Amino acid sequence: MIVLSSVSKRYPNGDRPALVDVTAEIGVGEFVFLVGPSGSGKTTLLRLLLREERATSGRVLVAGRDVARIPDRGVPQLRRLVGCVFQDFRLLPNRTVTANIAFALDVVGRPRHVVRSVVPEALDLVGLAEKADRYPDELSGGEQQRVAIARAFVGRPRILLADEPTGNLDPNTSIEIVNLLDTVHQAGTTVVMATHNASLVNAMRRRVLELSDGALIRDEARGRYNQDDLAVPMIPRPRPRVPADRVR
Ligand SMILES: Nc1ncnc2c1ncn2[C@@H]1O[C@H](COP(=O)(O)OP(=O)(O)OP(=O)(O)O)[C@@H](O)[C@H]1O
Repeated sequence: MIVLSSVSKRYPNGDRPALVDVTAEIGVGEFVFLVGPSGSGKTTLLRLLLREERATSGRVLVAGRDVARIPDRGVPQLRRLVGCVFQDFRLLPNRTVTANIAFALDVVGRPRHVVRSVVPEALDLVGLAEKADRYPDELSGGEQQRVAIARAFVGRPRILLADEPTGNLDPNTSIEIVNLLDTVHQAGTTVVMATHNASLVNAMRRRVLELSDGALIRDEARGRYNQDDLAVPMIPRPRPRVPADRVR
C-alpha cells in the first residue's frame, strides 16, 4: 500500500536533511506506529505520502501510484485515498458536527443523497450520533478528535494517516481514540500513526517504525515505543560478587 525506496528529503532552507535514505514497505491493512524524537522526520514522511511535500530523491508509492508522477490535477484523487487526522483536530468552527463531516464529501462532489446516508453512519461509528448538531467548541477534545476521525473515514480512504492524534488528550481519552483508529483499521484501512505516546504503543504492540535524525533506525513487528523497553528487563543484572572473607 505504501512503498518508500531510498527516500531523502531536504527542505530548501533546512540546515540538515529531514529524511535520509528511508526504505520501508507498509502492506494493505497494516497498523503501524511511527515513532522518534521531535524533529526526527515523522511529519515530513506523512506529508510526502499526501504529496504536500516532494522527496528530494528516492521514490514514494501510495496505492501503486508514484506520487512524484501524479500531475497536480491528480492530487485531489490521491487525497481521496488517504485520510488524515491531526493533533489539533482542524474542524471548521462555524459548522456543526454533521456539516463538518459532510463537508469532506461535498468537496469531492459526492451526491447529496449519498452524503445524507453516510454521514449518520460515520457518526454512529465514532459514537457521536446524539451530538450531530453541536458545534466543535461545544465538544470535549476527545469528541472533537472523534469527529475528525469520522470526517477522515467517511469517504472510505484506503489509508488513514494520524499525526500525533492524542497529543492534546488525557490518557483515558487517548486510549479511546487509538481504539477507534483500531476499529477503522479492522474495517480494512491501512493506518499509520505518528506518536510520542509510549504507553499507547506499548499497550498495542503493533509494527513500529522508528526515525532518528531522518533515518529509519528500527522496523519491528509487535514493537514497543523504545527498543530498550524490551531489552532492559530481559538482560539479567550481574550479581555483585561478595568477597569470600566477607561471607559469614
Ligand atoms: N517546512 C520546513 N522547512 C524547513 N525545515 C523543516 C520544515 N518542516 C520541517 N522541517 C525540519 O525537518 C526536520 C523534521 O521535521 P518533522 O516536522 O518532520 O519532525 P517530527 O518528527 O514530525 O517532529 P515532531 O515530533 O516535533 O512533530 C526538522 O529538523 C524540522 O526542523
